[in-house]
Amino acid sequence: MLTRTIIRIPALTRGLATHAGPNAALPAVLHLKTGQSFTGRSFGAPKSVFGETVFSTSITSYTESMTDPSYRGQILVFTTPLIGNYGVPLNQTPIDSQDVGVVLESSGIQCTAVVVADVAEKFSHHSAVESLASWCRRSNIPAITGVDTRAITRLLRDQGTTLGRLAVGADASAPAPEAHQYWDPTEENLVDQTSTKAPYDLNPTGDVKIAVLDFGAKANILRSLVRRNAAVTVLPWNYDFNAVRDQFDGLFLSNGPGDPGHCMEAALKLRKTLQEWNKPVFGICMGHQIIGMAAGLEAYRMTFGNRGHNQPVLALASAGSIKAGRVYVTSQNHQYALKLSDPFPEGWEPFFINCNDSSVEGIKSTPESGKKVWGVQFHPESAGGPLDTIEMFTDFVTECRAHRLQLPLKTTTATMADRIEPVFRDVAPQRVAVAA
Ligand SMILES: NC(=O)CC[C@H](N)C(=O)O
Repeated sequence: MLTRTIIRIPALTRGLATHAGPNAALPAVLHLKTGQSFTGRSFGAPKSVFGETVFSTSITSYTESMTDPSYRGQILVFTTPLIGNYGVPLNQTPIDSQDVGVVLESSGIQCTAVVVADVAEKFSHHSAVESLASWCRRSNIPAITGVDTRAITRLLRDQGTTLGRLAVGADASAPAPEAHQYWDPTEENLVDQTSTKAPYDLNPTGDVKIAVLDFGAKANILRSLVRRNAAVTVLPWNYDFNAVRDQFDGLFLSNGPGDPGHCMEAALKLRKTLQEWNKPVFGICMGHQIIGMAAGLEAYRMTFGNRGHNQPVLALASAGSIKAGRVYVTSQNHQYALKLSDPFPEGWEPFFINCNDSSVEGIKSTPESGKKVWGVQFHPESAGGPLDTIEMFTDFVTECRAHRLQLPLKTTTATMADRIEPVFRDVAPQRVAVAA
């Protein structure tokens, strides 16, 4: 006689209220200003918010993206379906002169809300101390799961970055807001809200002095400078650098949130710096846009921007570790870009171009200009993402050092072993004691 064997498969934990904590049952709806609504479940704070809805194609590093100050004011949609599976680390490092005090990109979540297809409620990682849901709730950030992020992404690609509202709990059953009720974060000067209010120093015993204009700097930018033994002074975004520039060997302009048009004041001050000061200057993302504006280029708003860790850029010129003709895979998070002008402003040349959409990915001073100024739209410090261009930090610090010591700069003859070690240092996890 045949017996029937019943195999009991443990219930899938996806989406079960028992694993997601007290908020799991709350309904949530993502409304877009263009009229579409997506219904799912809340897994974050029980509150509703407005924001600019953007998507990122990054597969990992949700913790770094969410703490990147450039996402301020934005409802961040992850295209990767399963988010949260390695949890969230303790965001604190032992304070020493070579570190900046945090593991992630700033001290807390910067985006306004997160949207995922399927939140992982069980997490596993040696450094994780809590789940994504618990982190969002503790940080008062609303979050939605169980929505079709493919459909949302297609809409955002077609119609462009769109204002949105994440309605949670009782608000989820209210009608969608009227068009005029949506909050547009780009109308505000988000840089002013994010930047340090007062100057501060990192690694003061470093052998080369670099000023950082802070438009909303990611921690890994500061780490990448101090780990190359720079003494870093972080200045507010609108600080009068020209008044103190003689104290520094180089100037760095950071990334930052929102519309670069709000930073025209910084661009005008930088124009004077570039006219009167010959020391190295390096800018990333917002910093690059401000260098471009100071050079006379125009910044424009892209349709949906570039956010992800797989953006290929072609180098059009060689400088330091960068070789013309090579394609580098880069980490990006931006909505604005510099307009390609023909001719380029005198003394400037294109440095990189995006292989997907041909947007300007970098500019540099020409060899004839006698200056050492570079701006890149992508993130060489890449937290997270590929480290193809991380050596641009070594190039910059080396230029600053050579300038200070007035040494002729030698061409890099680094071996592969020389190149691997500093890269590894940048990605090595910080070990911190976690209370049991
Ligand atoms: N990461 C950044 O610095 C972004 C710059 C600017 N806020 C943009 O969206 O283009």
